[in-house]
Amino acid sequence: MTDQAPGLHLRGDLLLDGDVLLPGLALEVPPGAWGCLLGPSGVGKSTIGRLVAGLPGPQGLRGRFGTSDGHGTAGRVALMAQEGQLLPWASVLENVVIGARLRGQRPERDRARALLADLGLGGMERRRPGALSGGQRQRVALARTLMEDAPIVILDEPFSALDAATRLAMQDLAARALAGRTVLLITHDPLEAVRLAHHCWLLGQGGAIALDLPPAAPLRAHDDPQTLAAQAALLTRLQGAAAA
Ligand SMILES: Nc1ncnc2c1ncn2[C@@H]1O[C@H](COP(=O)(O)OP(=O)(O)OP(=O)(O)O)[C@@H](O)[C@H]1O
Repeated sequence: MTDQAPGLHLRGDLLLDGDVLLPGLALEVPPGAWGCLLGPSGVGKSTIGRLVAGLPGPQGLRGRFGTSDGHGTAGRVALMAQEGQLLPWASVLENVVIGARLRGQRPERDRARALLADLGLGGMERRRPGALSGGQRQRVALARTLMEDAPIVILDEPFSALDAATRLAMQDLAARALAGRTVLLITHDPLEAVRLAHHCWLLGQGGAIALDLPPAAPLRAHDDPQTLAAQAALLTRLQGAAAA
């Protein structure tokens, strides 16, 4: 990483096409921590991700958004979007190094190969995305995001297509690979949130509610009694949010 990871703060009303989508947000992710967003489908999680990533679109903020070092986010964010957005005509390897190619830099293909091997995709470098399973495509998108070596990383449902065991393994790998980065994780999986997050918010019509997490620091063991209790409590909160 070429840059110290700054913290993120976002306060105010999230707008979509000028209308309030989520009022009164108060999100703060300290430097090097993982902040996690949970909430019902369509509530606005990806919209926040796109806002933080600085993408063009209908999203906006009536309030303040910035970094703890005051340098802003431009050029410092890597986003793994929900759809993965792989180039269908490019090989797995070329998809992973596309960021460097687009910037006119020399692609680090050996590093990309090593990353793909770590993600269980060794031997698939020459395949096209269309010849991969959904879970394999998701891991290619994760490899591409990790290749960016950005201080701020947004992961939008990064492991949703994976089987339970692979999901745990990829959470472990992501926690290791992104140590020291400031990460915004969007997920529907309460166990994932409890394992990985330092701070967690439940988004709903009324805004963002901060959720309790076990006192032990992440990465938390999936079978730790405190992890399991927090997962169950979170699930109950999500049930309540869905019924509201
Ligand atoms: N490009 C867009 N133009 C207009 N509205 C949009 C656009 N993208 C998303 N929306 C709307 O914004 C709202 C929030 O969408 P968003 O994708 O942020 O939800 P989400 O919480 O991430 O949902 P999910 O869990 O299903 O991914 C939804 O009502 C959606 O229809």
